Amino acid sequence: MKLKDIINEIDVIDTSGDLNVEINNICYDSRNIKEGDLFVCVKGFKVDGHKYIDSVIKKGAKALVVEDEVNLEGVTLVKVSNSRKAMARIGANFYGNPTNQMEVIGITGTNGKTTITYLINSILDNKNVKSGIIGTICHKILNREYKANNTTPEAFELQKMFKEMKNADVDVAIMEVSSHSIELNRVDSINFSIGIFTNLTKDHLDYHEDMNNYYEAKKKLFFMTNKANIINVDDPYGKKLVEELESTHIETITYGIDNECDIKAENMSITPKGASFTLVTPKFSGEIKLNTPGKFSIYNGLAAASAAYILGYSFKDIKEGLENNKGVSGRFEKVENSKGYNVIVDYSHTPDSLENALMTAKEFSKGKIITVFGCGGDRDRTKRPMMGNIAGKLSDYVVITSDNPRSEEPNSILDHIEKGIIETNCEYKKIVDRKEGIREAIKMAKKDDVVLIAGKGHETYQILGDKTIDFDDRLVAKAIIEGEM
Ligand SMILES: CC(=O)N[C@H]1[C@@H](OP(=O)(O)OP(=O)(O)OC[C@H]2O[C@@H](n3ccc(=O)[nH]c3=O)[C@H](O)[C@@H]2O)O[C@H](CO)[C@@H](O)[C@@H]1O[C@H](C)C(=O)N[C@@H](C)C(=O)N[C@H](CCC(=O)O)C(=O)O
Ligand SMILES: Nc1ncnc2c1ncn2[C@@H]1O[C@H](COP(=O)(O)OP(=O)(O)OP(=O)(O)O)[C@@H](O)[C@H]1O
Ligand SMILES: N[C@H](CCC[C@H](N)C(=O)O)C(=O)O
Ligand SMILES: [Mg+2]
Repeated sequence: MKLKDIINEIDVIDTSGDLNVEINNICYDSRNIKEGDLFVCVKGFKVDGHKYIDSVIKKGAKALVVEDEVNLEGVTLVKVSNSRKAMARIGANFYGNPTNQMEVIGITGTNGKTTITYLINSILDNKNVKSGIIGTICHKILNREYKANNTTPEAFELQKMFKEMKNADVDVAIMEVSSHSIELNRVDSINFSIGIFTNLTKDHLDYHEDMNNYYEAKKKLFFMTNKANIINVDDPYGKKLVEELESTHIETITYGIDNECDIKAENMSITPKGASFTLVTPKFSGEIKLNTPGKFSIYNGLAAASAAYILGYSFKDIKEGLENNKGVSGRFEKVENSKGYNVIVDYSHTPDSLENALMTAKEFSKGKIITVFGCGGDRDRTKRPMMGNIAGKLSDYVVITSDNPRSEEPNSILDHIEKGIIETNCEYKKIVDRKEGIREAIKMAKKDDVVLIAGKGHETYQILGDKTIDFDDRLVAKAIIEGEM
């Protein structure tokens, strides 16, 4: 493709060299550059991509997108004010604007995004509608799975994936839209049909600094949609969002349980096995039985049902689709075992989700609640004592352990969490090795107790410094219970 077509509609400050040059591929990482590529220099949080100019030219880059003043012969230069913003348009141009040819549902909010993508996917599968998923667990096109390094990848990866979806005749792409991806322009050139807002609670304040910035980031998605916005009005930020969207011409569909809304749940009943409710919409209503417990599961069911409602599906389609879903990997997932313990692995890694998971466990536990959890390194530190406090208040015993310490000293993360638990009367232990932490919890468990292993859910690794080791809470717990570890 010619460079001039690739850079069509990006904000160009200046160019030099031949814009008719043929470009083989687009790339933003010098480690992946090949002969004939366009290289975009991104000023990152750790390094400045301009640093790699010499190296990419040696490897045969034909053109560069730069923010800095660069004087070079023999390559074409395109100067822009914001490389990340340019990348979004370049990606869409290079891959032929694939999102113009499918419905894209974007889901944002602190908790529930992954779960909702899979619930919508179940509804679509049930109707034999071809769909793709982009999100935390993996990226998926029909039945092909791709490793997810980020929940919402960079624009080039996103657009490439949409192109593959288009080639596979996918009709609906369902994607998690992280606040980082919005702020870092990864999703700028996606043609979203529907936006879903789940909730906004404390997380990622290392990046956004305060809740208002975090909200403002998420809000942008709802000004990028062309069909409808679906919003949880039981969440205070959701309510605020609905007010702010009043001036737009896009349809707003509200959902909830406690407040007046378009799509709601009534007659809720929650058991250890699941949650049932009456789905009430302006067009139809009826009973739905979800296979995961907790009030939060009903919110996720409502969000998915609202998306299907907008897409024109019937009550039967929605009911069958939601009821076919047997749960999402690492989300309140029971570790089946021969000893009869209730061991649950859950991806709660924020104060709100940990509280929800523990409240749900308490609803059906006939015994004690034993919680094992930690907090990620190089992530929001303010949530650590809050999570310690919540775990202490809602558990009978807590093991504070490691959850991807990354570059931080693991013991100091445990100390941060401890600050919040000390204020409660809960008995606890700090065990830095997660496997030993899980062993301690299981050793304490008696019949009818619930052991909640929180924070890592589907993850199959533990990040320690710059090393990543295999670690799957479900396999570790099972092996310990069965005496194999
Ligand atoms: C804060 C953040 O989002 N950082 C992302 C950002 O990294 P960065 O700015 O530090 O990049 P950098 O290392 O400074 O490099 C700058 C540029 O130089 C290039 N480079 C770098 C080294 C080299 O040898 N050659 C080279 O060309 C890089 O490719 C990049 O273009 O750009 C990188 C390249 O795309 C991303 O991988 C990286 O995500 C990191 C891994 C990350 O952890 N992000 C998290 C916080 C994130 O995005 N999370 C959200 C939400 C998660 C959730 O709660 O669900 C997500 O969507 O995943
Ligand atoms: N609607 C909800 N409200 C509050 N908590 C929820 C909700 N749905 C799920 N949770 C809790 O949050 C955890 C994470 O759920 P899920 O993975 O669906 O969220 P997510 O928004 O995709 O998270 P991430 O930002 O890490 O991608 C679950 O394991 C559960 O404990
Ligand atoms: N994808 C999110 C959640 C990670 C969950 C937890 N296991 C951690 O590593 O902090 C993040 O990168 O912030
Ligand atoms: Mg997710």
